[in-house]
Order: sequence, then C-alpha cells, then structure tokens
Amino acid sequence: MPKPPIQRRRGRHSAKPQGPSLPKDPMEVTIFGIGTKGDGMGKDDTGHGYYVPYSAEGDVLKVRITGKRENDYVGEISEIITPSEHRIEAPCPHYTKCGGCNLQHIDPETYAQWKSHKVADILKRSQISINLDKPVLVGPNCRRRASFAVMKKGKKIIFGFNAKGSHRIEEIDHCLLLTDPLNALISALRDLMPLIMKREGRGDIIVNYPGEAADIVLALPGPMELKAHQHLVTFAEKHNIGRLSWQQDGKGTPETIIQRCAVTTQFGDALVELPTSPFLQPSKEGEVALVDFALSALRNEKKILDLYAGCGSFTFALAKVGIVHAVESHAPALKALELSAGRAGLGGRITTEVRDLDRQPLMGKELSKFDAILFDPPRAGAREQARFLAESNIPVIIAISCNPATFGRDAVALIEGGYTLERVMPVDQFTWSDHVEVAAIFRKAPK
Ligand SMILES: C[S@@+](CC[C@H](N)C(=O)[O-])C[C@H]1O[C@@H](n2cnc3c(N)ncnc32)[C@H](O)[C@@H]1O
Repeated sequence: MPKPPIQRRRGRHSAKPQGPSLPKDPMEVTIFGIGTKGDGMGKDDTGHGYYVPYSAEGDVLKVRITGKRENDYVGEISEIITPSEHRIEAPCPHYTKCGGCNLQHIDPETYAQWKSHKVADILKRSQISINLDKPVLVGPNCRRRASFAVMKKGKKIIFGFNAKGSHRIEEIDHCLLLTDPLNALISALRDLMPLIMKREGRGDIIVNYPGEAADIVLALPGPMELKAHQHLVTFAEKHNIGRLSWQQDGKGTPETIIQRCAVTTQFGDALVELPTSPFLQPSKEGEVALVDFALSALRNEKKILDLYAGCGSFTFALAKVGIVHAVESHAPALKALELSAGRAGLGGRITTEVRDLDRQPLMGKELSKFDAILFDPPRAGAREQARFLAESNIPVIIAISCNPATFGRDAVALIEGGYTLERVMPVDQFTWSDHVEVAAIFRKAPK
C-alpha cells in the first residue's frame, strides 16, 4: 500500500483552525472526486463534506481536520485505509513537501482526464457545453523557467522551492519538471548563494533558460556588495549565463550586473533578443502546440491582430499567413519583437503598438480592419477588450488563456455577441499541478 503523504506544518495561507468546533479525532472519509484546485473532495458517514489535499478518487482515508472551507472541512491524511485504484507512487521524493506539484500521486490517464474535466466543469458553470479536443500534455523535463527560494538566517542558507502555503523552503537538487540545462544550474546556484548573499532574509532567484544562454534575476535582500561582483563574473563564465541582474529586496526594475551575450529565443525564423524577465510560454513544447493550434484556425487571412503579443510567441508564426499588428503593454517586450522582426526581414509584415488593452481596448473601426484576431491575455483575462471583440464582425478569433475561469467569462461575451465556439483544446504545461490552459477558436459568419 502506498505510504500516506508526509504531513506538512500548517502555513500562513492554509485553512485556519476553528477552535473547539472542529472535531479533534481523525474522521473516516471517502473521496468521490478531485476539485478544481486539485484537492480531493470527500464525505464522512454523516454526509459532511471534506477537502483533502493529495487524495485520489476512491480513497478511504482517516482525515485529521485542520480547518474549514465554507461549510466543508479541510483536512490532512493521517492514514490511508483503502487506497484508490488511481493512486500511484509519486515520482518525486520531494512531493507533498515542495509546493510545486499536487497531482503526482494519480495515474497518468486519470490525471489527463482530470485536466479536461476541470476545463469542462468551469465552462459548464458559464453555460458553455462543447466537446473538448484531446488535451495536449507537455509532460515533465520541459519547463524552461524556475523561481527558486532562498533564505539566510545567521550563517545558514537554505535554497530550494517554497513549500505550499508556508514559509518553509524545501531543499532540492533536481526537479523533474525542469529542462536539463535548468536542472544543471541548481547546485551551482546553491553554492553561489553564500558568496553573494550577505544579509539575512529571504529572496528569489528567477531563472529563464529560453535558448542557448540563461537569464538570471537575483532578487535578494539589500544592494549587491562589491565583493559579490567577481563571484558573479566567475559564475556567469563557468555556467554559460547570458545575463545576470540584481533586484534589491525583490523590488523595482532588476539592474543588469553582467551581460555576457544576448539572451535569445527562436520564434519561427526569427531569433528574438529577450528583455529581462520576459513573458514566455513555460515550455517550448507548449508554445509549439499553441502556435500549431492557432495556425490551424487560419486560411489565408490578410490582416491579423495579435493582442497581448508579448515578445512574439505567436506573431512570427502569424506573419507567415498575413500582415500582423502586435499590441502589448510591456514596451521592452514589444521593442524586442520589433527589432527581431526587422532583423528577420519581416519589418513590412509586422507592426507593433504599445497599448494598455484594459484602459484602451481596440474597438469599432480599428477592429474592422482585421480578418483574424488572436488574443492571449494574462490570468485576469480580457474583460474590456472582449466586449469590443464581441461587437466586431471579424470572421475568426483565436483565444489563448492560462485561466479557464476568465476564459469562460470572455467566451460568454463573444458568444452573446454572435460568435460560435468551434473548438477548445486544453493544454497542460503545468504538469502535476492543478493549472491548465486552453486554446479556442470562435467564428462569426459575415453579415
Ligand atoms: C499570457 S502573456 C502572453 C504573451 C504572448 N502572447 C506569449 O504567448 O508569449 C500576456 C501578455 O499580456 C501583456 N499584458 C498584460 N496586461 C496587459 C494590458 N492591460 N494591455 C496589454 N497587454 C497586457 C503582458 O505583458 C504579457 O506579455
């Protein structure tokens, strides 16, 4: 029988104990499903509801109650009485201690179904019913970005990943989700910390490895000390770091300390020189799947609008179909896109515009110039912009979203505006977590 997950200490954000009203003895709970946040949902024999992290459908458990979520109890597994048939041994030794993953203990088939069910459930809440495409599962060993946590207390430094809902840091040497070049940096970064982290406190080390060279932001307490510079130069040389930046106390714009070479990524034929901390799709595999999906919606549209374009993950691919206007609020990202378009000889096919689409969405006549639109907003979605897209008569709209809930809201606006939702494809770039992305196609018949 698999071992019960290791119990974590209660952290700052976990459910608060409710005092004497909470039963003290562990309760027997049967898990009947997994909720949208990845916690098992169960019932005891009185019918009371439970949320139990790290449980699986069909588990019979002894659950120690730690708090309440609305009318239901939240609990921790104290014993697995009968394991679910969907339970497997989690592949990572840090599982349940590190906060990164919460669905490693479920067999791959059930896991994949759950990702699709999560999207379907959220869409159903918005009264949207559609047969979803088969999900794209990017899998482990693909993530090209990581945010490590570091803490110095006295002389002791701990480097790893934050535990879930807690100040604790789980020390790790290897993460199954990361690409090999990123994993190879972990022990080197740990060894670097005592040489450069002189003040007590906490920090984050954000590493992007989008192409040939890594880009690292050291968000650490206090200013960089002069002595740290030579250590950083040696570190950058030895480990092929393209750029190293220091962000004092994790606030403000990171200051570039060392730039050995350009930090680049390839979008189609264009090599894009990236600014510090750019948005990129978390994996190349996910990026390719999303781009292929977007292209599958297009025929030979002449004018295409790429909203929330970032550094151009979609722009360069769309420019093979038509002339693209890329709009984005982060000026350095758009500058990188524009320069790369020029170098790739695409200056005539790609135009750019820095614009805040919440405050100043494209509307009416501006939209009517385009034959197709792709929009890929942040987690909050594109509420304002979607209202105007809904009113437009653009024949095809492609939506990419990292948040099915805000996608559902924006999709309703488009459907109420006369669009038909043709396809929705779940994309799992956040393997073993409860996150899932979606890509969708909407069409409107010409008037
Ligand atoms: C999910 S990312 C997508 C970026 C790009 N499409 C990609 O796949 O790499 C969302 C982008 O929206 C931009 N953004 C956020 N809020 C915005 C706003 N109000 N107006 C315009 N762009 C915004 C962010 O800077 C970011 O580049």
